[in-house]
Amino acid sequence: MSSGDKREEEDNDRFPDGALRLRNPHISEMEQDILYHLALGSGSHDLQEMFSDVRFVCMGGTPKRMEQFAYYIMDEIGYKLPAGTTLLDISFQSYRYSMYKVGPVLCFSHGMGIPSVGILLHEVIKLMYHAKCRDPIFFRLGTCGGIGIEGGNLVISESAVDGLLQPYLELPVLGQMQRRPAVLDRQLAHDLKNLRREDDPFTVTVGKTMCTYDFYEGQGRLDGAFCDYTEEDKLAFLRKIHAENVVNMEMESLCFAALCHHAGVRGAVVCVTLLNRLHGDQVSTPKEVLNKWQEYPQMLVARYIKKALGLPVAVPQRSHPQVVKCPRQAQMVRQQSASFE
Ligand SMILES: O=P(O)(O)O[C@@H]1C[C@H](O)[C@@H](CO)O1
Ligand SMILES: O=c1cc[nH]c(=O)[nH]1
Repeated sequence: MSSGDKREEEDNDRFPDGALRLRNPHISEMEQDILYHLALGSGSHDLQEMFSDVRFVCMGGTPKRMEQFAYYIMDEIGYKLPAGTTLLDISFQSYRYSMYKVGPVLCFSHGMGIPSVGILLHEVIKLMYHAKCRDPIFFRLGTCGGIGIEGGNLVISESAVDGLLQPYLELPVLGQMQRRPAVLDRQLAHDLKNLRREDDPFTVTVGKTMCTYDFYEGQGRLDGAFCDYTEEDKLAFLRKIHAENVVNMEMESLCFAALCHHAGVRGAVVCVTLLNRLHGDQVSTPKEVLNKWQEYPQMLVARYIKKALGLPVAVPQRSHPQVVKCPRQAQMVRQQSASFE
């Protein structure tokens, strides 16, 4: 599809003010829509009042990473929590995903793998629709295995493929295989790449991402509980996909790309490599170093958000206060939304 066709399709996916149209006629006919895994609902919460100012949706595997990102982006955009309040996990009652709102930025953990990120994306896309958010941009801030790239460097996905190099998400629906193209926004990928600075401790590569259904055999590792192939078989496969411009492997990009594209949402996947898979399988780098590396995708995405908000892009500062889970969800979100200048 040409970029012109894509733009036309996106225009049909939005109302003139940029709010998302939903490609599901049933939702508007329902009395209320329960976003079960977020512990939110269109009947129980005023989603427009709580979330209509959201412009950026950032997600990654673990609750801790996304909590840290929430505090980091708070510092970066100069967002102030009201006196006496703390950042809350808005979805704490779901015990599934975590969710933090920092002014125009919504942060989620998505767990591991396509089923987990897929359920989250359905509910977040519906949340954007109910809240009438305008032109939201989605980011996945992840970790991955590099192919020919050493640990501690960034990969921005230009597109995603499955373990057979197929560029679409397959899902059996009503007994038929449904295919959705895993397309990512190339302009967004290149804008992000251009935010790398000379003094950054990481390189940034734009390339294809292989998204697998498993971390061990699915990614050709020799160190799972089972393995029926040799090291030579593994290396031959990794070299073959590298020759096809696959530069990393992870477990969510295919679904993220397919659902963002189908919803008409601009999306980017920025992952830090934890190792170079051409050199091994085990993630043996010390935890403190891995934690530092996980901040790299956040640095790039924070720069993008700051630039989009018209803020000067300065050297990032970090602080990690304690998160307190608070039951007064809607009231706190309202207060937090109101305090962003
Ligand atoms: O965002 P994360 O770090 O969870 O992404 C990758 C893919 C899998 O979810 C997980 C495997 O360790 O890491
Ligand atoms: O090798 C890796 C590292 C992180 N995440 C993956 O899916 N694979």
